[in-house]
Amino acid sequence: MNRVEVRNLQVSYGNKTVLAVEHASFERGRFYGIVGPSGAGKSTLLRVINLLEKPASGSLQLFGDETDLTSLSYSKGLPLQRKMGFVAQKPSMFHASVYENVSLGLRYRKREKAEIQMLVQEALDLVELSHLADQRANTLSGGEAQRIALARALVIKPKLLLLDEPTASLDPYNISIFERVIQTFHRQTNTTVLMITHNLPQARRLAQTCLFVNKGRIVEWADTDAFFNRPACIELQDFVSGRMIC
Ligand SMILES: Nc1ncnc2c1ncn2[C@@H]1O[C@H](COP(=O)(O)OP(=O)(O)OP(=O)(O)O)[C@@H](O)[C@H]1O
Repeated sequence: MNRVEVRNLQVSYGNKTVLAVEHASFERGRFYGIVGPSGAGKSTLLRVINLLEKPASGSLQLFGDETDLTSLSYSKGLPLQRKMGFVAQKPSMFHASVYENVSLGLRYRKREKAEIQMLVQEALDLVELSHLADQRANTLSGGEAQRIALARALVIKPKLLLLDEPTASLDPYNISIFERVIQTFHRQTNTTVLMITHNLPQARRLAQTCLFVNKGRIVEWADTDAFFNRPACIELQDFVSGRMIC
């Protein structure tokens, strides 16, 4: 019950299997970094966990009962999806104010107006953008929009936070704010975080455990220090040393 687990996960396009994970288990409250070459299957793994994509086979346990992902209906998936926050590489904003964008998940959950106001204010303070509450979201800079996307994911207090290269297109200033916010949030809550990143120093800074995904498989999994300083498999040695370039 105290973990997120996937079993017998397989995703294929045509006759190409892009993800095959026999078993992966993520502890409550732990911060995981997911790294690997381009096209390895990292985003596919997060999309399947976030129920954005149906695998050919596989089950998910999300701090509770195990669910068969192949037969999951919309109504059974909704309560699971509501335990998760997701931030993608590029923020997609609704044509509305920043406040309305951040409050959307809370309104779906039918929270009281006063509670919504309090939680949105808290989330905007966390990303240091409360002064933009009334601004139209489509007028934000890229860095601001990504911090608002983070506020929108955190405001619902997710049990599982999924981050897919969230700082890939940010400048150093916004990267440092983004990292500080997720670190603070992670420290203050018992949230499990899965973060894909191509920025290896970032994985070292933030993650407690790292996973190396290559050719659709999780090929190595270790505490961050051992992962980078004592990688066991040759592919990971090549990857962390920069010898693996694709
Ligand atoms: N809808 C799709 N149809 C066909 N192939 C797909 C589809 N989605 C993903 N793929 C393929 O699946 C493989 C894994 O993609 P995925 O996006 O998970 O990789 P990734 O490790 O996240 O890569 P990157 O680091 O470049 O984002 C890639 O070869 C990709 O081309």
